[in-house]
Amino acid sequence: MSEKGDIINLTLNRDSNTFVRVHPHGATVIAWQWKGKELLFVSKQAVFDNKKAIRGGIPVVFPNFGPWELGPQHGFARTSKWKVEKEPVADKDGNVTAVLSLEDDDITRALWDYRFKLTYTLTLSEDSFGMKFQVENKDNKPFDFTCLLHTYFRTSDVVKTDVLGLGNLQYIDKVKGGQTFQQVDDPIIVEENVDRIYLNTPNEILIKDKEDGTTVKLTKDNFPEIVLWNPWKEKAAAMGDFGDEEYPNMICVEAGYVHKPYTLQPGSVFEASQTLTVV
Ligand SMILES: O=P(O)(O)OC[C@H]1O[C@H](O)[C@H](O)[C@@H](O)[C@@H]1O
Repeated sequence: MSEKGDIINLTLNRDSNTFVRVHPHGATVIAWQWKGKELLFVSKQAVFDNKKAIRGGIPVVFPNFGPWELGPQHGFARTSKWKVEKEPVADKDGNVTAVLSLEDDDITRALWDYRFKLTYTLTLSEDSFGMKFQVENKDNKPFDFTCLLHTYFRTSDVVKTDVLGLGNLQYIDKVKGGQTFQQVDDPIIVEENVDRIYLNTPNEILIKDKEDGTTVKLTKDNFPEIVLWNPWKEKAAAMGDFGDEEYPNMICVEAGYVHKPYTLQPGSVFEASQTLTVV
């Protein structure tokens, strides 16, 4: 257990070298250490004040990806205090599972007037880390939402990192005013400010750090899009909670349901998942 802000983090311990740490502020995963190696990026300038979204790890985006007319960018889930529904428990093979949840309250209803429950199930295995994200409509009317797991992967050097699996796909380029392009190169190597939404993506993407030889496979289900983001030098410098020189050490590969809103009927549950595996 460790403390950042006034909230105690939750730790899923497979052993002393392989663990996941979760901050209840936003249910933000702030560390995934695999055999002593940290695989996620958290900025040295990240703010842990239980108000601001944590810059790095895996923030949960809900009920809106991007600028939102009803509330903060990327919604309120990443800045709400989640409940620990089930403390970490190991099964007979040593795989550890914990469950966090978030339900509507006065603050969320003031922005977005629906009754809902989010359930976030995290499972750490020897070489993989799985996240199951569920949205339950507890209201008597349907609601629309978008959602995404905003994963910040740590890289030795982003220009020596391959992202494989997005070739031949269409993407919306947010840096170029939202125009749609066709991806040609596969692997993609990010060498500038990139902010793209890849459409109809396959359920397996590889992030290959060629400098240190680590490859992480992202597998997903019911998250049709992948957002690829690196702020690069100028945008990094403009962010108060991101170190000026840190942008080569991260790449965001974000699995989401963001291109079109999902409409969830009363009493229904939406479910999507991603698993990160060291291969
Ligand atoms: O600064 P934040 O609100 O955390 O957003 C960080 C980034 O998230 C996503 O990757 C979006 O596509 C970007 O447009 C945005 O800049």
